[in-house]
Amino acid sequence: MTHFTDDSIALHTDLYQINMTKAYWDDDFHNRKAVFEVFFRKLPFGNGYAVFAGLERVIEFVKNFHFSQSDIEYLSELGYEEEFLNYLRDLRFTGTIRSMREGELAFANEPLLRIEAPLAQAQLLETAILNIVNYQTLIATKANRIKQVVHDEVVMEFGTRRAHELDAAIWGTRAAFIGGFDATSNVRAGKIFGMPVSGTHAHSLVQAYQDDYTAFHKYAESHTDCVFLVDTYDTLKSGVPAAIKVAKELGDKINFKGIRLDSGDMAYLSKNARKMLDEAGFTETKIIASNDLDEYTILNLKAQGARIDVWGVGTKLITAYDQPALGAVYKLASIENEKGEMEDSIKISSNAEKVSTPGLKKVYRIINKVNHKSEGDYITLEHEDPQHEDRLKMFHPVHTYISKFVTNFEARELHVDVFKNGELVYETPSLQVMREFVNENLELLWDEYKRSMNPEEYPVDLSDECWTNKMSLIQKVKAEVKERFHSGR
Ligand SMILES: Nc1ncnc2c1ncn2[C@@H]1O[C@H](COP(=O)(O)OP(=O)(O)OP(=O)(O)O)[C@@H](O)[C@H]1O
Ligand SMILES: O=P(O)(O)OC[C@H]1O[C@H](OP(=O)(O)OP(=O)(O)O)[C@H](O)[C@@H]1O
Ligand SMILES: O=C(O)c1cccnc1
Repeated sequence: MTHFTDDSIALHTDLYQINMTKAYWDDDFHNRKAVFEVFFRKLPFGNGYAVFAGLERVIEFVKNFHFSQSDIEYLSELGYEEEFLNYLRDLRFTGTIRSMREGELAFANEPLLRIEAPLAQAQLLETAILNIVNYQTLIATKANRIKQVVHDEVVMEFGTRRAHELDAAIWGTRAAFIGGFDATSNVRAGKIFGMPVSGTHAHSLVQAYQDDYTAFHKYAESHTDCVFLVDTYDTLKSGVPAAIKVAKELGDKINFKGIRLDSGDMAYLSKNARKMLDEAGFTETKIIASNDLDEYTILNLKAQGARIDVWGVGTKLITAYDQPALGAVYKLASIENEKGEMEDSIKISSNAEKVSTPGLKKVYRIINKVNHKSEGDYITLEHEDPQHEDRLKMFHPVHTYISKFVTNFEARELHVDVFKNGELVYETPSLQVMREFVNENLELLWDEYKRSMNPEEYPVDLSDECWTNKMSLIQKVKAEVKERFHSGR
């Protein structure tokens, strides 16, 4: 068996993308202009919004998109002919991408990214773009749900050991930081992304020294800012007293930052540990909790009056435990016909909510200038400009009788230019800016859309023109299918 070095990631795609590309190329169809959009149909975790993430890695992927020599050799082994491989060898992205910025709040059925490119190029990017955006957006959203419960307390990402392999740990913790987490235990993520790293110690330290006191003392001799894990043998009878003893003996030298609880009844244990720490004079020492936490357990612990100051969350965040996938899709919205004109394209479904919206589109957030709250998102065709209208009719795209008129608004476009004719024109902001952007965006939302349970459905509406275009295309396609059926074609 030949082993190829992994010197490009262009083959990080499904085989069918290459097979479709081959068919387009054989037919000289591959350079037809095409527009694809990325969107999801259902918000994850029953949340009222998603936090968009992943653009930085999409940019890296698209910028470096090419088939290396070993990729070409491998494809040759799979049986693709030389002339087609020569075409792939020279292929680079020459198209245009517009996208939401990372940290933008996204809703169902609105374009997160828009890819305009020669058909074959756009097709070959689908799998990787979905792979990146689905995962990072999912984790950023889960992280934000947890952050909403934690509020101003610190929440640390502990998930690497339980993540689905190396990449998921790294890009997941980055997404968690965008969603509102404060630090990660993953040192490589700290190095790559400049994220704050932070950590305590494991049970193995205490097991290795065989008792709490010796372990904490040894640790404290070589560290300041100590956090001691107190639950290895008995939290209240051994762990907490040993931590207090070491802190008293070594005083300011160790800066006794906290204790960590990792098992047992964390409401009961945290209240009692707090009392013991306070009585010993360590009123500033924090209590950190970890062990299968998520937004539900944290909320419940808070309701029980648990005295926890810092939360460590791993497995349930990094694996998106309660909903392991976001279902964003990549759909063709428009394609060039043989006359060189763009023709809108639609994917029909018997479920009205699943019918795609055709055409080259833009998406705006309609912000009420009086109360500075969002009235909803508004999808238009490319040439429309709602900013210059005095009054907008916003209506539900399926239940059209649900409608309202909006005046005195700002229409904020949600997409920015990322690539223009193959050229990268977007500068990725820092992760800190992305985190702040999430909070600025949340300010625009009424609380009804933000609650973690049964939130109200945020409006994502189509402009009149966009809706009419969709309806007429549905009629046209249906008529054509009927005609073809009757004529036996
Ligand atoms: N007071 C509490 N109220 C609700 N949930 C709690 C409370 N205390 C702990 N939990 C959660 O209950 C679960 C208990 O986990 P588990 O059954 O593994 O017990 P454990 O005490 O952690 O034992 P182990 O030593 O095996 O980890 C964890 O998810 C933890 O976060
Ligand atoms: O529970 P999570 O949300 O996934 O958080 C990460 C977990 O990883 C560690 O446990 P582990 O048993 O792997 O090692 P340790 O307790 O010995 O450090 C840590 O103590 C947490 O319990
Ligand atoms: O630093 C910690 O306490 C930590 C790190 C990873 C996993 N669990 C805990």
